[in-house]
Amino acid sequence: MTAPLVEQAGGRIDGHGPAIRLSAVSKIYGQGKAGLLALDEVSLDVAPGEFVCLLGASGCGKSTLLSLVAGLDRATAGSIEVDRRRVALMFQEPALFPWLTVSANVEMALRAKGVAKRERRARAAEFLEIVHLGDFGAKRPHELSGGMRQRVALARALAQDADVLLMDEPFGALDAMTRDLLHDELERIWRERNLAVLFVTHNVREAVRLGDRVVLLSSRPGSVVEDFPITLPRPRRTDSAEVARQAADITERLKMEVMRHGN
Ligand SMILES: Nc1ncnc2c1ncn2[C@@H]1O[C@H](COP(=O)(O)OP(=O)(O)OP(=O)(O)O)[C@@H](O)[C@H]1O
Repeated sequence: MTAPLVEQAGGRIDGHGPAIRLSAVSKIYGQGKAGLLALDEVSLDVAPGEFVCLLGASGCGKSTLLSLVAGLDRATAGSIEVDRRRVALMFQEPALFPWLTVSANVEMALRAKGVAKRERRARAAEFLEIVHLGDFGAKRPHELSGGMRQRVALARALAQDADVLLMDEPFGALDAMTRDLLHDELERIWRERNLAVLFVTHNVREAVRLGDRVVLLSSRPGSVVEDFPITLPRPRRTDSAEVARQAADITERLKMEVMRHGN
C-alpha cells in the first residue's frame, strides 16, 4: 500500500538543498486491478553539480522516474522537489524541428525563455560554440550526423538555462567512438556549468565512465536496491581496466536483481 501524494513541488528547492529530491515516490499506471505498479517508494537525492546515473533492467521504471521529475506525469504517492524552471530534458532521439536550421532550433529554447529576438541569434551561436558546432548554425538537422544532432539537442538544453539536466539514454543510438567523444564533451560542460545530471542508461560502463554515483533500481516495480559511489579519478576512459572492474561488480549485482525477478 503506498502513501498518499504529499506534495509535488515545482519551486521549493532554493539552492541550498539537493537539486532533485524524491521521497518515497510511487507510480501506478492505470487503476484498480488493472493498475501497474511501476515505481515503489523510490527515494533519491541529487546534489547540485552531481552526476547520477540510473541503471536497471528493462521496464524497471527508469523513464517513468525521469518523466515524473520533469513534470511530464504525476506521481501516485510521495513527493518530488525540483525547480522545474531550471530543468532540461534530453532523449535518445534529439527531436529537432527538421524544417528549422540548427541555429533556429536552439533559438526556439531561447524564445521560450523570453530572450529578445535580436539577442537570440548571437546567444544560440554561443551555445553552438560550446558543443563545438559553431560553424553549423545554418545547416538543417538532416545534414548532420547522429552525434552532431545530439550535440544540437545538448546546446538547446543548455539554452534553457538549465542547471538540472535529465537525460534518457541520450547516446544509446550512437556508435562507440561518437559516444566516447560526447562523454568527454558532456563531462566538460557538466563541470563548467555545475549541472546536476540524472542520466538513464543500460550501459554499465557508460554509467561508471560518467557518474559520481550509479544508482541501481530493482526490476519492476522499481525501487533503489543499491547506490554505488564512483570515486575513480576523472577523466575516465570507458575502456580502462578500472572502469571495467567497477562495471563488472555492478553488472553482477544487476544480474542478481534480474534473476531474482525471473526476467
Ligand atoms: N504510459 C504508460 N501507461 C501504462 N504503463 C506504462 C506507461 N509507461 C510505462 N509503463 C509501464 O511501466 C513500466 C516501466 O516503464 P519504463 O519505460 O519507465 O521502464 P524503463 O526502465 O525506462 O524501461 P527501458 O529500460 O526498457 O526503457 C513498464 O512495465 C511499462 O510497460
